[in-house]
Amino acid sequence: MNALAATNRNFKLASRLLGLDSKLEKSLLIPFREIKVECTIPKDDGTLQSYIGFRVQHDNARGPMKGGIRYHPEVDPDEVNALAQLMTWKTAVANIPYGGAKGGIGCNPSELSISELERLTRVFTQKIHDLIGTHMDVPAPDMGTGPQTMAWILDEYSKFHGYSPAVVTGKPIDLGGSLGRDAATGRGVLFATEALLNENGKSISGQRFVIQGFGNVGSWAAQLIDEKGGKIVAVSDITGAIKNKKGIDIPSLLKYTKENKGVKGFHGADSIDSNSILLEDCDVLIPAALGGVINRENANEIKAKFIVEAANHPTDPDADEILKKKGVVILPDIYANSGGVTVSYFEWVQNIQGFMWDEEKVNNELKNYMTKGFKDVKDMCKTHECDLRMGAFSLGVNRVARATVLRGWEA
Ligand SMILES: NC(=O)C1=CN([C@@H]2O[C@H](COP(=O)(O)OP(=O)(O)OC[C@H]3O[C@@H](n4cnc5c(N)ncnc54)[C@H](O)[C@@H]3O)[C@@H](O)[C@H]2O)C=CC1
Ligand SMILES: O=C(O)CCC(=O)C(=O)O
Repeated sequence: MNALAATNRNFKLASRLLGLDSKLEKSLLIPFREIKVECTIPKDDGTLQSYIGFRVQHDNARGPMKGGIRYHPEVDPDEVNALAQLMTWKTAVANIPYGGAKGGIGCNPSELSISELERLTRVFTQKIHDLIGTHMDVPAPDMGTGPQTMAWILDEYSKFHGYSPAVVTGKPIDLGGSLGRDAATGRGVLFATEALLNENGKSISGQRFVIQGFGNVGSWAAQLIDEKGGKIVAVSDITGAIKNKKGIDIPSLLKYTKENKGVKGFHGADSIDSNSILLEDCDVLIPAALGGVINRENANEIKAKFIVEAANHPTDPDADEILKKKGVVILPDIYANSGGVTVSYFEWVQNIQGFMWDEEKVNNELKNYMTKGFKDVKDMCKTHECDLRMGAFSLGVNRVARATVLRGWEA
Protein backbone atom coordinates (compact mmCIF):
# COMPACT_ATOMS: atom_id res chain seq x y z
CA MET A 1 0.00 0.00 0.00
CA ASN A 2 1.46 3.39 -0.87
CA ALA A 3 2.31 5.81 1.93
CA LEU A 4 -0.61 8.16 1.28
CA ALA A 5 -3.21 5.37 1.06
CA ALA A 6 -1.86 3.91 4.31
CA THR A 7 -1.90 7.27 6.13
CA ASN A 8 -5.40 8.11 4.84
CA ARG A 9 -6.60 4.71 6.02
CA ASN A 10 -5.30 5.26 9.55
CA PHE A 11 -6.79 8.76 9.63
CA LYS A 12 -10.20 7.46 8.51
CA LEU A 13 -10.18 4.70 11.14
CA ALA A 14 -9.44 7.30 13.80
CA SER A 15 -12.09 9.65 12.43
CA ARG A 16 -14.69 6.84 12.67
CA LEU A 17 -13.59 6.07 16.26
CA LEU A 18 -14.13 9.74 17.10
CA GLY A 19 -17.40 9.94 15.17
CA LEU A 20 -16.26 12.98 13.18
CA ASP A 21 -18.69 14.67 10.83
CA SER A 22 -18.03 13.36 7.29
CA LYS A 23 -17.54 16.86 5.81
CA LEU A 24 -15.05 17.76 8.54
CA GLU A 25 -13.29 14.43 7.89
CA LYS A 26 -12.99 15.26 4.20
CA SER A 27 -11.74 18.77 4.90
CA LEU A 28 -9.08 17.53 7.36
CA LEU A 29 -7.71 15.16 4.73
CA ILE A 30 -7.28 17.74 1.96
CA PRO A 31 -3.91 19.53 2.20
CA PHE A 32 -3.97 23.29 2.80
CA ARG A 33 -1.49 23.81 -0.08
CA GLU A 34 0.72 21.63 -2.30
CA ILE A 35 3.79 23.23 -3.84
CA LYS A 36 5.82 21.70 -6.68
CA VAL A 37 8.76 23.63 -8.11
CA GLU A 38 11.39 23.09 -10.74
CA CYS A 39 14.93 23.60 -9.43
CA THR A 40 17.65 23.84 -12.07
CA ILE A 41 21.28 24.24 -11.00
CA PRO A 42 24.63 24.26 -12.76
CA LYS A 43 26.57 21.14 -11.73
CA ASP A 44 30.29 21.49 -10.89
CA ASP A 45 31.17 20.42 -14.47
CA GLY A 46 29.12 23.32 -15.90
CA THR A 47 26.19 21.23 -17.20
CA LEU A 48 22.66 22.07 -16.08
CA GLN A 49 20.57 19.62 -14.06
CA SER A 50 16.90 19.92 -13.10
CA TYR A 51 15.27 18.56 -9.95
CA ILE A 52 11.71 18.69 -8.61
CA GLY A 53 11.13 20.16 -5.17
CA PHE A 54 7.97 19.69 -3.12
CA ARG A 55 6.47 21.31 -0.04
CA VAL A 56 3.09 20.06 1.11
CA GLN A 57 1.45 22.19 3.78
CA HIS A 58 -1.19 19.94 5.24
CA ASP A 59 -2.94 21.84 8.02
CA ASN A 60 -2.54 24.98 10.12
CA ALA A 61 -5.51 24.86 12.49
CA ARG A 62 -3.27 24.64 15.59
CA GLY A 63 -0.44 26.93 14.45
CA PRO A 64 2.26 27.44 11.82
CA MET A 65 2.91 24.37 9.68
CA LYS A 66 5.99 22.40 10.65
CA GLY A 67 8.01 19.56 9.20
CA GLY A 68 11.25 18.42 7.69
CA ILE A 69 12.76 18.60 4.22
CA ARG A 70 14.01 15.34 2.75
CA TYR A 71 16.60 14.85 -0.01
CA HIS A 72 16.19 11.33 -1.40
CA PRO A 73 15.84 9.73 -4.86
CA GLU A 74 12.43 8.26 -3.92
CA VAL A 75 10.80 11.55 -2.88
CA ASP A 76 7.45 11.75 -4.70
CA PRO A 77 4.23 13.80 -4.27
CA ASP A 78 2.24 11.01 -2.55
CA GLU A 79 4.98 10.29 -0.06
CA VAL A 80 5.46 14.00 0.79
CA ASN A 81 1.69 14.33 1.16
CA ALA A 82 1.58 11.41 3.57
CA LEU A 83 4.54 12.74 5.56
CA ALA A 84 2.93 16.21 5.77
CA GLN A 85 -0.31 14.73 7.05
CA LEU A 86 1.60 12.66 9.62
CA MET A 87 3.23 15.90 10.84
CA THR A 88 -0.23 17.40 11.50
CA TRP A 89 -1.20 14.49 13.77
CA LYS A 90 2.30 14.31 15.30
CA THR A 91 2.44 17.95 16.42
CA ALA A 92 -1.05 17.52 17.88
CA VAL A 93 -0.05 14.31 19.73
CA ALA A 94 2.98 16.17 21.14
CA ASN A 95 0.61 19.04 21.99
CA ILE A 96 2.87 21.71 20.51
CA PRO A 97 1.27 24.72 18.77
CA TYR A 98 1.88 23.73 15.17
CA GLY A 99 0.22 22.24 12.13
CA GLY A 100 1.94 19.90 9.69
CA ALA A 101 4.01 20.15 6.52
CA LYS A 102 6.79 18.25 4.77
CA GLY A 103 9.07 18.93 1.84
CA GLY A 104 11.57 17.19 -0.28
CA ILE A 105 13.68 17.18 -3.41
CA GLY A 106 13.99 14.10 -5.61
CA CYS A 107 17.77 13.79 -5.68
CA ASN A 108 20.55 11.58 -4.41
CA PRO A 109 22.49 13.79 -1.98
CA SER A 110 25.41 11.33 -1.86
CA GLU A 111 25.99 11.95 -5.58
CA LEU A 112 26.06 15.77 -5.23
CA SER A 113 29.04 17.82 -4.09
CA ILE A 114 28.66 20.25 -1.17
CA SER A 115 28.53 23.22 -3.53
CA GLU A 116 25.90 21.50 -5.72
CA LEU A 117 23.80 20.79 -2.60
CA GLU A 118 24.16 24.42 -1.56
CA ARG A 119 23.04 25.69 -5.00
CA LEU A 120 20.09 23.27 -5.04
CA THR A 121 18.99 24.30 -1.53
CA ARG A 122 19.26 28.00 -2.38
CA VAL A 123 17.24 27.61 -5.64
CA PHE A 124 14.56 25.62 -3.77
CA THR A 125 14.42 28.36 -1.10
CA GLN A 126 14.12 31.08 -3.78
CA LYS A 127 11.12 29.22 -5.22
CA ILE A 128 9.26 28.78 -1.91
CA HIS A 129 10.41 31.75 0.21
CA ASP A 130 7.05 33.54 -0.02
CA LEU A 131 5.22 30.47 1.26
CA ILE A 132 7.32 29.68 4.33
CA GLY A 133 7.99 31.87 7.38
CA THR A 134 8.29 31.98 11.18
CA HIS A 135 4.49 32.11 11.60
CA MET A 136 3.50 30.31 8.40
CA ASP A 137 5.61 27.22 7.76
CA VAL A 138 8.88 26.31 9.49
CA PRO A 139 11.07 23.63 7.79
CA ALA A 140 13.59 21.38 9.57
CA PRO A 141 15.96 18.52 8.64
CA ASP A 142 14.82 15.04 7.62
CA MET A 143 16.53 12.24 5.68
CA GLY A 144 19.45 13.47 3.60
CA THR A 145 19.43 16.99 5.08
CA GLY A 146 20.92 18.45 8.26
CA PRO A 147 22.00 21.64 10.07
CA GLN A 148 24.05 22.90 7.09
CA THR A 149 20.99 22.61 4.81
CA MET A 150 19.01 24.67 7.34
CA ALA A 151 21.81 27.27 7.46
CA TRP A 152 21.59 27.74 3.65
CA ILE A 153 17.78 28.06 3.81
CA LEU A 154 18.06 30.61 6.64
CA ASP A 155 20.62 32.63 4.67
CA GLU A 156 18.67 32.58 1.39
CA TYR A 157 15.34 33.32 3.08
CA SER A 158 16.91 36.21 5.03
CA LYS A 159 18.00 37.87 1.73
CA PHE A 160 14.30 38.34 0.92
CA HIS A 161 12.80 38.90 4.37
CA GLY A 162 15.59 40.16 6.66
CA TYR A 163 17.40 38.06 9.24
CA SER A 164 14.94 35.38 10.37
CA PRO A 165 16.47 32.65 12.53
CA ALA A 166 13.08 31.14 13.46
CA VAL A 167 12.20 30.36 9.82
CA VAL A 168 13.93 26.99 10.17
CA THR A 169 14.84 24.70 13.08
CA GLY A 170 17.59 22.12 13.36
CA LYS A 171 20.08 24.90 12.57
CA PRO A 172 23.73 24.91 13.61
CA ILE A 173 24.10 26.18 17.21
CA ASP A 174 26.11 29.20 15.95
CA LEU A 175 23.06 30.38 13.99
CA GLY A 176 20.53 29.99 16.80
CA GLY A 177 20.08 26.24 16.76
CA SER A 178 19.02 24.63 20.02
CA LEU A 179 21.34 22.60 22.19
CA GLY A 180 19.99 19.06 22.13
CA ARG A 181 18.17 19.27 18.75
CA ASP A 182 20.71 17.05 16.98
CA ALA A 183 20.08 14.20 19.46
CA ALA A 184 16.40 15.02 20.06
CA THR A 185 14.65 12.48 17.84
CA GLY A 186 16.90 9.67 19.10
CA ARG A 187 16.51 10.86 22.70
CA GLY A 188 12.73 11.01 22.23
CA VAL A 189 12.87 7.43 20.91
CA LEU A 190 14.75 6.46 24.09
CA PHE A 191 12.13 8.11 26.34
CA ALA A 192 9.28 6.56 24.33
CA THR A 193 10.88 3.10 24.49
CA GLU A 194 11.45 3.46 28.23
CA ALA A 195 7.80 4.40 28.75
CA LEU A 196 6.62 1.40 26.71
CA LEU A 197 8.97 -1.10 28.37
CA ASN A 198 8.23 0.19 31.89
CA GLU A 199 4.53 -0.24 31.23
CA ASN A 200 5.29 -3.86 30.35
CA GLY A 201 7.37 -4.43 33.49
CA LYS A 202 10.71 -4.16 31.66
CA SER A 203 13.54 -1.66 31.29
CA ILE A 204 16.04 -0.77 28.54
CA SER A 205 18.79 -2.62 30.37
CA GLY A 206 18.77 -6.29 29.45
CA GLN A 207 16.67 -5.91 26.28
CA ARG A 208 18.10 -6.77 22.84
CA PHE A 209 17.63 -4.13 20.13
CA VAL A 210 17.88 -4.14 16.33
CA ILE A 211 18.11 -0.78 14.54
CA GLN A 212 17.56 -0.19 10.82
CA GLY A 213 19.20 3.09 9.77
CA PHE A 214 22.27 4.63 11.39
CA GLY A 215 21.86 8.28 10.43
CA ASN A 216 20.80 11.09 12.74
CA VAL A 217 17.93 9.22 14.39
CA GLY A 218 19.28 5.66 14.39
CA SER A 219 22.79 6.51 15.60
CA TRP A 220 21.56 8.76 18.45
CA ALA A 221 18.99 6.18 19.50
CA ALA A 222 21.72 3.51 19.47
CA GLN A 223 24.11 5.64 21.52
CA LEU A 224 21.53 6.56 24.16
CA ILE A 225 20.08 3.04 24.42
CA ASP A 226 23.62 1.64 24.74
CA GLU A 227 24.36 4.14 27.54
CA LYS A 228 21.26 2.87 29.39
CA GLY A 229 22.43 -0.75 29.22
CA GLY A 230 20.42 -1.93 26.20
CA LYS A 231 22.19 -4.51 24.03
CA ILE A 232 22.21 -3.59 20.33
CA VAL A 233 22.60 -6.85 18.44
CA ALA A 234 22.20 -5.72 14.81
CA VAL A 235 22.35 -2.46 12.87
CA SER A 236 22.04 -1.56 9.19
CA ASP A 237 22.35 1.43 6.89
CA ILE A 238 22.47 1.99 3.14
CA THR A 239 25.97 0.41 2.97
CA GLY A 240 25.02 -2.91 4.63
CA ALA A 241 24.01 -4.69 7.82
CA ILE A 242 25.99 -6.09 10.77
CA LYS A 243 25.21 -8.38 13.69
CA ASN A 244 26.83 -9.39 16.97
CA LYS A 245 24.73 -11.54 19.34
CA LYS A 246 26.87 -10.42 22.30
CA GLY A 247 26.10 -6.77 21.57
CA ILE A 248 27.77 -4.31 19.19
CA ASP A 249 30.33 -1.90 20.68
CA ILE A 250 28.37 1.28 19.82
CA PRO A 251 31.06 3.90 20.68
CA SER A 252 33.48 2.05 18.33
CA LEU A 253 30.80 1.78 15.64
CA LEU A 254 30.06 5.53 15.90
CA LYS A 255 33.76 6.26 15.41
CA TYR A 256 33.96 3.75 12.53
CA THR A 257 30.91 5.14 10.68
CA LYS A 258 32.28 8.70 10.92
CA GLU A 259 35.52 7.60 9.28
CA ASN A 260 34.04 5.11 6.79
CA LYS A 261 30.65 6.69 5.96
CA GLY A 262 28.70 3.55 6.86
CA VAL A 263 28.52 0.38 8.96
CA LYS A 264 29.85 -1.91 6.20
CA GLY A 265 33.18 -3.52 7.10
CA PHE A 266 32.98 -2.85 10.88
CA HIS A 267 35.24 -5.45 12.50
CA GLY A 268 33.35 -5.94 15.75
CA ALA A 269 30.39 -7.69 14.10
CA ASP A 270 29.49 -10.12 11.29
CA SER A 271 28.14 -8.85 8.02
CA ILE A 272 24.56 -10.03 7.27
CA ASP A 273 22.07 -9.61 4.43
CA SER A 274 20.54 -6.09 4.65
CA ASN A 275 17.11 -7.50 3.77
CA SER A 276 17.11 -9.72 6.86
CA ILE A 277 17.80 -6.96 9.43
CA LEU A 278 14.13 -6.56 10.36
CA LEU A 279 13.79 -10.31 10.90
CA GLU A 280 16.69 -10.64 13.34
CA ASP A 281 15.96 -12.13 16.76
CA CYS A 282 15.54 -9.30 19.31
CA ASP A 283 13.16 -7.84 21.89
CA VAL A 284 12.80 -4.36 20.38
CA LEU A 285 12.99 -3.52 16.68
CA ILE A 286 13.62 0.13 15.79
CA PRO A 287 13.14 1.00 12.12
CA ALA A 288 14.95 4.35 11.68
CA ALA A 289 15.28 4.72 7.91
CA LEU A 290 12.65 4.46 5.18
CA GLY A 291 8.86 4.10 5.13
CA GLY A 292 6.93 0.95 4.22
CA VAL A 293 9.73 -1.44 5.18
CA ILE A 294 7.48 -3.59 7.40
CA ASN A 295 4.79 -4.98 5.14
CA ARG A 296 2.78 -8.08 4.36
CA GLU A 297 5.86 -9.72 2.76
CA ASN A 298 7.90 -9.79 5.97
CA ALA A 299 5.54 -9.10 8.92
CA ASN A 300 4.97 -12.77 9.70
CA GLU A 301 8.69 -13.37 10.06
CA ILE A 302 9.37 -10.54 12.50
CA LYS A 303 10.64 -11.89 15.83
CA ALA A 304 10.66 -8.70 17.93
CA LYS A 305 8.08 -8.33 20.70
CA PHE A 306 8.04 -4.53 20.42
CA ILE A 307 8.46 -2.22 17.43
CA VAL A 308 9.32 1.42 18.12
CA GLU A 309 8.75 3.46 14.95
CA ALA A 310 11.62 5.95 14.81
CA ALA A 311 11.14 6.31 11.04
CA ASN A 312 7.97 7.77 9.56
CA HIS A 313 5.36 5.21 8.45
CA PRO A 314 7.72 2.19 8.51
CA THR A 315 4.77 -0.21 9.00
CA ASP A 316 2.00 -0.50 6.45
CA PRO A 317 -1.60 -1.33 7.52
CA ASP A 318 -1.43 -4.95 6.26
CA ALA A 319 1.60 -5.53 8.48
CA ASP A 320 -0.17 -3.79 11.38
CA GLU A 321 -2.93 -6.40 11.22
CA ILE A 322 -0.52 -9.35 10.96
CA LEU A 323 1.64 -8.09 13.83
CA LYS A 324 -1.35 -7.41 16.04
CA LYS A 325 -2.43 -11.04 15.63
CA LYS A 326 1.09 -12.15 16.56
CA GLY A 327 0.93 -10.05 19.75
CA VAL A 328 3.66 -7.61 18.67
CA VAL A 329 3.23 -4.19 20.30
CA ILE A 330 3.90 -1.23 17.97
CA LEU A 331 4.68 2.25 19.29
CA PRO A 332 3.61 4.45 16.36
CA ASP A 333 5.73 7.04 14.57
CA ILE A 334 3.52 10.04 15.35
CA TYR A 335 4.34 9.56 19.02
CA ALA A 336 7.65 7.61 19.00
CA ASN A 337 9.64 10.03 16.81
CA SER A 338 8.01 13.24 18.03
CA GLY A 339 11.10 14.19 20.07
CA GLY A 340 12.63 15.89 17.02
CA VAL A 341 9.76 18.25 16.30
CA THR A 342 9.29 18.87 20.04
CA VAL A 343 12.84 20.19 20.40
CA SER A 344 12.35 22.06 17.10
CA TYR A 345 9.50 23.79 18.92
CA PHE A 346 11.86 24.63 21.82
CA GLU A 347 14.34 26.03 19.27
CA TRP A 348 11.67 28.22 17.65
CA VAL A 349 10.56 29.47 21.10
CA GLN A 350 14.19 30.29 22.02
CA ASN A 351 14.67 32.18 18.70
CA ILE A 352 11.49 34.19 19.19
CA GLN A 353 12.41 34.98 22.83
CA GLY A 354 16.04 35.66 21.91
CA PHE A 355 17.07 33.55 24.90
CA MET A 356 19.07 30.32 24.82
CA TRP A 357 18.25 27.36 27.09
CA ASP A 358 20.95 25.08 28.47
CA GLU A 359 20.98 21.47 27.27
CA GLU A 360 19.73 20.08 30.57
CA LYS A 361 16.59 22.21 30.35
CA VAL A 362 15.99 21.08 26.74
CA ASN A 363 16.38 17.39 27.65
CA ASN A 364 14.25 17.68 30.81
CA GLU A 365 11.46 19.46 28.93
CA LEU A 366 11.66 16.83 26.17
CA LYS A 367 11.26 14.08 28.77
CA ASN A 368 8.20 15.88 30.21
CA TYR A 369 6.58 16.11 26.76
CA MET A 370 7.34 12.47 25.86
CA THR A 371 6.04 11.21 29.22
CA LYS A 372 2.84 13.27 28.91
CA GLY A 373 2.43 12.15 25.28
CA PHE A 374 2.60 8.48 26.28
CA LYS A 375 -0.01 8.99 29.00
CA ASP A 376 -2.33 10.89 26.62
CA VAL A 377 -2.03 8.15 23.99
CA LYS A 378 -2.72 5.42 26.56
CA ASP A 379 -5.78 7.33 27.82
CA MET A 380 -7.18 7.39 24.27
CA CYS A 381 -6.46 3.64 23.95
CA LYS A 382 -8.54 3.10 27.09
CA THR A 383 -11.38 5.38 25.97
CA HIS A 384 -11.66 3.84 22.51
CA GLU A 385 -10.46 0.32 23.34
CA CYS A 386 -7.87 0.47 20.59
CA ASP A 387 -4.19 -0.20 19.94
CA LEU A 388 -1.43 2.38 20.35
CA ARG A 389 -1.55 3.49 16.69
CA MET A 390 -5.25 4.27 16.88
CA GLY A 391 -4.74 5.79 20.34
CA ALA A 392 -2.18 8.20 18.87
CA PHE A 393 -4.16 8.92 15.69
CA SER A 394 -7.41 9.55 17.57
CA LEU A 395 -5.56 11.83 20.03
CA GLY A 396 -3.97 13.88 17.24
CA VAL A 397 -7.01 13.98 14.95
CA ASN A 398 -9.30 14.96 17.85
CA ARG A 399 -7.07 17.90 18.85
CA VAL A 400 -6.89 19.16 15.25
CA ALA A 401 -10.64 18.68 14.72
CA ARG A 402 -11.40 20.65 17.91
CA ALA A 403 -9.15 23.52 16.84
CA THR A 404 -10.71 23.51 13.36
CA VAL A 405 -14.24 23.69 14.76
CA LEU A 406 -13.28 26.44 17.25
CA ARG A 407 -11.86 28.53 14.41
CA GLY A 408 -15.22 28.57 12.70
CA TRP A 409 -15.96 25.33 10.94
CA GLU A 410 -19.62 24.88 10.10
CA ALA A 411 -20.88 21.59 8.70
N1 LIG B 1 15.86 13.84 11.64
C1 LIG B 1 14.79 13.98 12.42
O1 LIG B 1 14.77 14.81 13.34
C2 LIG B 1 13.61 13.09 12.23
C3 LIG B 1 13.62 12.02 11.37
N2 LIG B 1 12.56 11.16 11.32
C4 LIG B 1 12.55 10.02 10.43
O2 LIG B 1 13.60 9.13 10.81
C5 LIG B 1 14.07 8.43 9.63
C6 LIG B 1 15.57 8.64 9.52
O3 LIG B 1 15.83 10.03 9.39
P1 LIG B 1 17.28 10.65 9.67
O4 LIG B 1 18.00 9.79 10.64
O5 LIG B 1 17.08 12.08 9.94
O6 LIG B 1 17.94 10.51 8.25
P2 LIG B 1 19.50 10.41 7.88
O7 LIG B 1 19.60 10.80 6.47
O8 LIG B 1 20.33 11.09 8.89
O9 LIG B 1 19.78 8.83 8.02
C7 LIG B 1 19.10 7.88 7.27
C8 LIG B 1 19.73 6.54 7.54
O10 LIG B 1 18.98 5.53 6.84
C9 LIG B 1 19.90 4.74 6.10
N3 LIG B 1 19.21 4.14 4.96
C10 LIG B 1 18.79 4.73 3.83
N4 LIG B 1 18.25 3.82 3.01
C11 LIG B 1 18.33 2.63 3.66
C12 LIG B 1 17.97 1.32 3.34
N5 LIG B 1 17.39 1.04 2.17
N6 LIG B 1 18.21 0.33 4.25
C13 LIG B 1 18.81 0.61 5.43
N7 LIG B 1 19.17 1.85 5.79
C14 LIG B 1 18.95 2.83 4.91
C15 LIG B 1 21.01 5.69 5.70
O11 LIG B 1 22.19 4.98 5.33
C16 LIG B 1 21.17 6.43 7.02
O12 LIG B 1 21.93 5.67 7.93
C17 LIG B 1 13.24 8.99 8.47
O13 LIG B 1 12.12 8.15 8.28
C18 LIG B 1 12.79 10.35 8.97
O14 LIG B 1 11.64 10.81 8.33
C19 LIG B 1 11.46 11.34 12.12
C20 LIG B 1 11.40 12.39 13.00
C21 LIG B 1 12.42 13.39 13.06
O1 LIG C 1 11.74 19.09 13.53
C1 LIG C 1 10.82 19.27 12.75
O2 LIG C 1 10.26 20.33 12.60
C2 LIG C 1 10.26 18.16 11.87
C3 LIG C 1 10.86 16.82 12.05
C4 LIG C 1 10.22 15.90 11.07
O3 LIG C 1 10.28 16.12 9.88
C5 LIG C 1 9.50 14.74 11.54
O4 LIG C 1 9.17 14.67 12.72
O5 LIG C 1 9.21 13.85 10.72
